[in-house]
Amino acid sequence: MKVKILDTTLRDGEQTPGVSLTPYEKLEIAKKIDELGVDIIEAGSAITSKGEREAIKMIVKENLNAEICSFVRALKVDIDAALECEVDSVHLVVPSSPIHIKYKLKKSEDEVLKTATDAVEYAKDHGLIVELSAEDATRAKEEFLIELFNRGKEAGADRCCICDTVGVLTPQKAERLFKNISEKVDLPIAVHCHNDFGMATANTCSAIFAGAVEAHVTVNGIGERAGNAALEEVVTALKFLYNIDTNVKLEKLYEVSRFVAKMMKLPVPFNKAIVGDNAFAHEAGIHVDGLIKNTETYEPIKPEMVGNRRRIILGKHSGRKALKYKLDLMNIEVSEEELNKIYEKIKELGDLGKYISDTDLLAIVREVKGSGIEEKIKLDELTVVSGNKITPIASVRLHYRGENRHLIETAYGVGPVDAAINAVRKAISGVADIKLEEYSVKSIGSGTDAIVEVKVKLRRGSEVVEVVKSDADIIKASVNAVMEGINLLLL
Ligand SMILES: CC(=O)SCCNC(=O)CCNC(=O)[C@H](O)C(C)(C)COP(=O)(O)OP(=O)(O)OC[C@H]1O[C@@H](n2cnc3c(N)ncnc32)[C@H](O)[C@@H]1OP(=O)(O)O
Ligand SMILES: CC(=O)C(=O)O
Repeated sequence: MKVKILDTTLRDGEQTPGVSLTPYEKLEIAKKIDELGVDIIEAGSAITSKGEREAIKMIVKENLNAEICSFVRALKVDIDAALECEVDSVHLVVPSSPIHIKYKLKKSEDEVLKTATDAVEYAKDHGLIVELSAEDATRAKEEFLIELFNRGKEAGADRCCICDTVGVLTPQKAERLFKNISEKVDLPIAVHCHNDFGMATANTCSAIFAGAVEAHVTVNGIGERAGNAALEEVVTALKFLYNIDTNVKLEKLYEVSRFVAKMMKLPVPFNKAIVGDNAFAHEAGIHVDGLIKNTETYEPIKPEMVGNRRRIILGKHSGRKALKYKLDLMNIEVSEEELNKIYEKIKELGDLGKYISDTDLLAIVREVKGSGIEEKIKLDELTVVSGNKITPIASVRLHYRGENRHLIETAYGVGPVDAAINAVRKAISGVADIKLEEYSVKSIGSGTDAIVEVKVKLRRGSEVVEVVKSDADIIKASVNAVMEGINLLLL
């Protein structure tokens, strides 16, 4: 049997402090998450605001494959708001620990049980699927949870959920708790874990192993405080470590991760499991040598399985085999002597604490080989006009040395950098199909005259290059980075 995935990126994920989405953004994310193959999308909490209801209504109207769910408190007003949005189901949350019952709700346990069953009955009477969720269940009394779920079942609840609201579960406690509850409650059980101690994925997997049949997750593990169990981690750990399947299309994980990161303006950490850019990146010479011989030596799964890719990074820890491999990928031929010289330079730069980008490597190769490799396209002229009464516009003149002709183009953009890069992309469009996949900028130092570091990722077919360029002028740094990347891809 496949484990169900409830994706709560649009509810608990959007509760990430500082994040809020427009209805249109929520709809776009819901469509992407649906394509991924999740079973249930918790699209939001209908009571939250007018915009939230508009978003949930738009998502419902899209007729996605997934069941569309709204978070509700055990309150008629919340359920009515969910009904107004015409969702399929409600995630009906009831505080269950003594601390929540006494201090937050200021009620007795009996009052909470009555409120919960009344709410379940009300939702069922109005045709909703009901997932009855115990908030802070991992600090609740087990007898209370069993009573809550069994009364909920009598009132018509379709499934129940144990929430580790403040992330205090351990895999051992999860195994015992979920086994115990599933023996005493005749409802499908879901698990909802938070990551306060970095245990959310492990706890979710343990709960599933012990009988839970549905996992609540968010893309990139975003959510309240330290976040929720990460979708990409849970589904891949279940598949590759527990041999348990879900309906999630694993090869789409990286793409969806980046889409959500962009929409939520929450960058994915480099070392994020599965979808981080370093998840399949290797610098250490011994590792790269092993990988060249057999990728299983240092990769538990192939990066393509999750839509990610392998990156070989050169630096202080590189070996000669890594260098040769990287040069082969870049179609650069070198003699044994040249290889050794390039290798020594890389070690020197590494000792100075420098990261060796693809363009740094190219510069070293040029230096070692003399004029052996030259730029195919050179920037001759760049003009950018921007202001408060003009749509930013840029013009470029490039010298295509390969055919000794000039490429001249103009383009608009949302800002001067966008306009300049659009003009370069337009100018080279007749030469090669090169896509700008990522662009990021960071300031080194403070002040309006600070140096900015621009990082771009460009793709031509299956070839990808990353270039980092710095300058005090953000437009120059951006265009130089794109030009260097284009030249690398035209080698
Ligand atoms: C663990 C979680 O992630 S829980 C989900 C958290 N999500 C959200 O909070 C969604 C966004 N929230 C909001 O927009 C607002 O808080 C609203 C619209 C839900 C409520 O706003 P307000 O009416 O101003 O209430 P406020 O947020 O100040 O207080 C929450 C109230 O809900 C009560 N409450 C909290 N959880 C529940 C519950 N599951 N069932 C019933 N009542 C609850 C609290 O006791 C408090 O009631 P009180 O005013 O009688 O003390
Ligand atoms: C319901 C929920 O989001 C929690 O208890 O963490």
